Amino acid sequence: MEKHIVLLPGDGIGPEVTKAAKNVLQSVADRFQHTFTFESHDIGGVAIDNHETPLPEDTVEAARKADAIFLGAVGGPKWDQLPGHMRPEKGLLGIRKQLGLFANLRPVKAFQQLLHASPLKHEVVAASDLLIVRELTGGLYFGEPRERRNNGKAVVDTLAYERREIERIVEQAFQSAQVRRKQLTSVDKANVLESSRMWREVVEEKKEKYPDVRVEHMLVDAAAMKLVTNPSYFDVIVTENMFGDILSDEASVLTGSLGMLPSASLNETGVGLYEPVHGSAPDIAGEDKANPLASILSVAMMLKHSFGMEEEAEQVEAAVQEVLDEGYHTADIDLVGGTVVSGSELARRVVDQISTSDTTENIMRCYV
Ligand SMILES: NC(=O)C1=CN([C@@H]2O[C@H](COP(=O)(O)OP(=O)(O)OC[C@H]3O[C@@H](n4cnc5c(N)ncnc54)[C@H](O)[C@@H]3O)[C@@H](O)[C@H]2O)C=CC1
Ligand SMILES: CC(C)CC(=O)C(=O)O
Ligand SMILES: [Mg+2]
Repeated sequence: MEKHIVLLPGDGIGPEVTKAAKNVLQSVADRFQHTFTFESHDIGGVAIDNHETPLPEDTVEAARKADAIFLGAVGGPKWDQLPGHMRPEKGLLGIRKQLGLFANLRPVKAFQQLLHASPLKHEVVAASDLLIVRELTGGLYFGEPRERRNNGKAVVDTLAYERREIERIVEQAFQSAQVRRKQLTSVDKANVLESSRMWREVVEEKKEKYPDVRVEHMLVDAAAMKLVTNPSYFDVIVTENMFGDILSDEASVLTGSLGMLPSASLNETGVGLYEPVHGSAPDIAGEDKANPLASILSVAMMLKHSFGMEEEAEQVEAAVQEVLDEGYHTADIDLVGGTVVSGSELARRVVDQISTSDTTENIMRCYV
């Protein structure tokens, strides 16, 4: 198959993990006789420096034409003092909005080899296997007005949703639950927020269509607690944009590091942007310490969701598992034993594994 992939490396560790993702994609192409072509574009801080905007028009145009998009991360202290509409993060929000990428799938499952890397008890983490379905193009990150008022003495942000925006993400979550353990937890703050009360109404309406899925509602504060005390309770969590952003970073603790969580952002026509859940990690940028596995596992999601390449995706996941089995990990993984290597060294080992391994046995099938 021939596929054209647009790479948006961005800032901080973004370029480092994007390089790892590209190398893995190339090794998959070589191994399975596909042709993947790549084109890189600026987004975020680097785009501000080069084009005076966090989201240049040609970046959006290229992304629209691509078979899939990979994004590293955006942001950093260099651009923190810019006004809101000029910040690097506005580039990421902008591309999500312009491509209609409303469904953000964030699977969370700890690799067996990393169970002791979590600060949570081994037995708490062991059975966890959940998927956060986060609404990505509405809510507080997009609502208007957002402004300072009264000569800077007041401020407003807006949490707004159209009913149809809630309907489509809830549908997506029910469908995800149907191919997993058929349990959906809708997380909201319906005891306080009007938007959450509409969210609950939509979930109640939609559940009639999916009688095989068990549904419950949970308030976000309680969900945050349960996520670290009893994570195996959850199968699929569906929630609005900001709650999903926060809960997924929290959930990364189950896996041993934020550097382990992949994600897919999909639109209604199936176009996908794939990105690690983490940010640009300015504290380690340029030191070759960044864990590339969140990005490499995002590539596995791209192969599966955008290209329908199940076997290739499984090969990538198997390669990650094999490298971890051999004891290699980056410094963010807090494990006694094993061997700490640089990010590029870890990615090289995954690539070698894909190129040489002839088995996809023992794969952790979790990235649905
Ligand atoms: N998708 C994106 O592009 C996102 C961008 N950001 C931006 O990133 C910048 C930094 O934000 P932070 O709050 O520091 O969040 P962050 O996710 O960049 O980093 C949080 C902590 O996790 C560590 N970390 C993150 N990814 C890692 C990896 N792959 N390997 C090893 N360690 C890793 C970092 O070193 C840091 O200690 C900000 O400008 C923020 O706006 C934040 C989140 C998402
Ligand atoms: C940087 C933000 C725009 C978003 C974020 O933290 C995320 O999508 O995880
Ligand atoms: Mg986030």
